[in-house]
Parts: sequence; C-alpha cells; structure tokens
Amino acid sequence: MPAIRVRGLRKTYGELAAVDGLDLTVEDGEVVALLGPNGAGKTTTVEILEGYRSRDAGTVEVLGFDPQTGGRAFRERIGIVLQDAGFEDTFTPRELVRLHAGYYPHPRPVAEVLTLTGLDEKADARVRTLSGGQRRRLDLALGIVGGPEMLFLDEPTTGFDPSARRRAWELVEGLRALGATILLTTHYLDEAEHLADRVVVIDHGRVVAEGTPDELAATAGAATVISFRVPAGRTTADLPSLGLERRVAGSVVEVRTETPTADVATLATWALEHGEELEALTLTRPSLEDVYLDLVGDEAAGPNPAGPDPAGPDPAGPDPAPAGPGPAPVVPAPPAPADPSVEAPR
Ligand SMILES: Nc1ncnc2c1ncn2[C@@H]1O[C@H](COP(=O)(O)OP(=O)(O)OP(=O)(O)O)[C@@H](O)[C@H]1O
Repeated sequence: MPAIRVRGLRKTYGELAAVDGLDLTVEDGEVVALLGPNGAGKTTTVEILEGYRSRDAGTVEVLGFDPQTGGRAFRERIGIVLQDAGFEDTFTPRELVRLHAGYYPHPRPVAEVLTLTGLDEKADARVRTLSGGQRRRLDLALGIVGGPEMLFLDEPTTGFDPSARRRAWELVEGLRALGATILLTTHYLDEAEHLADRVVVIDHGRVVAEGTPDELAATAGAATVISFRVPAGRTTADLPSLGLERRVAGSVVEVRTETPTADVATLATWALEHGEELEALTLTRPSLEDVYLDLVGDEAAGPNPAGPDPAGPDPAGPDPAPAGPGPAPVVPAPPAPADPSVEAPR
C-alpha cells in the first residue's frame, strides 16, 4: 500500500481552484519533493494531506487514513513542519520539544531531538530571542519528535544558513534511512535534487510533470550542452554539423543537443581525423533547474504570481489562515532574449 494516494483532489476558494484535479502517489519509504511557482497549490495540497484543510472533491489516503477523519490515531503517526507554525514566545525550545513529545506514544528523546536539529546552544533560551533560522530548526524539531512514519516538510530550510541547511539535509537523510516516508515542498531546486527520490512539479493546482530529476530531463527535452574551444588555426566553418543550436563566444563553441552521444562521437572523430586536440571539452547535462524553468517558464520568475487573491480569504471554519506570501522563489530569471550570436543549426 502506498503511503500517500491522492486522486482527483480539488480545493477551491471562491472562483479560484487552488488545487484542480491533482493525482499523487508516494510509496512507502519514498522521499518526494513538490516543486512549483508561488501559488501553485503546494501548501494547500500538503495541508489537506495533513488533515489541516478540508477538500472539496477527490479521494485522499495517508497511511491508510482519510486525514479529515483520521483523528488522533492518524496524527500520532505523522510529523508536520508547517511554513509558519508560530510559537508561544515565552517558552524555550527544550520546553516546547518536551511538551510536543508528550503528545506521542513513542517520542524520540528530547535531548536527541535538540542535538539533531542543532538547537543545543539555544535549548534554554526564550523562543522570542531566536533568529528566524533557529525558529525554523525548532519547527523541524517539533516535526520529528514524535518519531513519525510520514513526515511533511513545507519549505523546511527557508531562512537557514548554508551549514544549517546541510545539517537539515543530513537529518532528512537520517530519517529516510530509518524508513520514514517524506513529502517536502521547496523552492530550492538543489534541495529537491539532493534529497528527493522523485520530484513532482505542480502548476495551477495540477501535476505538470513527475519523475526522478533524470527522467524529467529526458521527458522535458531540456538539451545537453557540449562546449569546446575551436582549435587554433581553425574556424567554426571547419567543424562538422552538430546539435540543435550553436553559440560562439570568442573561440568557445557551445552546442545544444538532444543527441549528445552521437554528437560527441562526430566531434571526436573529426578532431582525431584532423589531428586536433579539443581543448576545454565539456558535456553539461541539463540541471533540474533547466527542466523546471522549461516547465513553468516565466511564472517562476514573476513578481508574485500568487498575487492578491480575487477570491479573498476562505470563510470556511477549521482551515487555518492563508499562509503568507512566502519567500521569493530562488529560481533565477528565465534566459535572456535570444543572443545575437546564436546560430541556426547547420
Ligand atoms: N485560505 C485561503 N483563502 C483563499 N485563498 C487561498 C487560501 N489559501 C491559499 N489560497 C490561494 O490558493 C492558491 C494556492 O496557494 P498555496 O499556498 O497552496 O500555494 P503554494 O504553491 O504553496 O505557494 P508558495 O510557493 O507561495 O508557498 C494561491 O492562489 C493562494 O492565494
């Protein structure tokens, strides 16, 4: 039985379909990253899976429970790191972790959780004196203290310094090694690439692509780039026909190709036949970032596509207030307009 099975999930706010017929399966023990631009519906989906929001349509099973009706038996088996949990400022991390440990039948030791999340030094400081990144670590500590089988991480490392991020990654890897299933949302593509077995890209409340980063690269058709220096005394006119598109910058040639093996063979054969050495020859595979930008394009770099919500806040009862606009996406702007030095394929 998969850990998560979602079919035809829908959640609307007035006219806006925040989640619009979403299907998702997460196998037991799998780490899956949800990616997508601001407002794509990631948090709404995750909060429905956690039992924090109601749904309008679709079936949802998490560890065999319907999160809406799973109650305590369900909540004891999951761990949650929300985007913006909000703490009682006058408590200390040690007190809060101990308090939360009391909610679970088989919690992890409090001291271990504080160490794992790098909070030893701040364990007895008032929460109001913690930095943003330290509060986020506390979120993480509260998410794992119950020893969850299924962990939901909503942008778990936003605001972390690089070493805290590495540490959080190690923590997630450790939890995975213990057999936990993990669903995380992130805007850091390197985080998804590093942690996730599988990536699911969401846009406008639907899944637009899913697979391992390698599979995504293959299906999205993002091209590999072959780069090399034109041998001294030669010009680009001497080169064999290669790839889809060429860029020339000084003596460096970059060729975009969807058939890298054949093109490298053609290029190497040409060089050997002419007794040339191809200096600075490199092959760059498309990164998850290239693939992501191919899929969601400009939206990922817009000012705030989630924008003001025409539907206004959800008047419905138990759902929490909408999450804040969230941090700016870390994906860079899409490529600049066509470079005049780009040549048509020959
Ligand atoms: N309680 C709410 N009431 C009204 N609209 C909401 C509510 N919660 C979310 N929305 C809207 O639903 C859409 C999806 O929001 P959601 O927070 O799920 O996106 P997200 O993919 O998590 O975005 P981000 O990357 O910015 O966190 C957005 O347009 C948002 O404004």
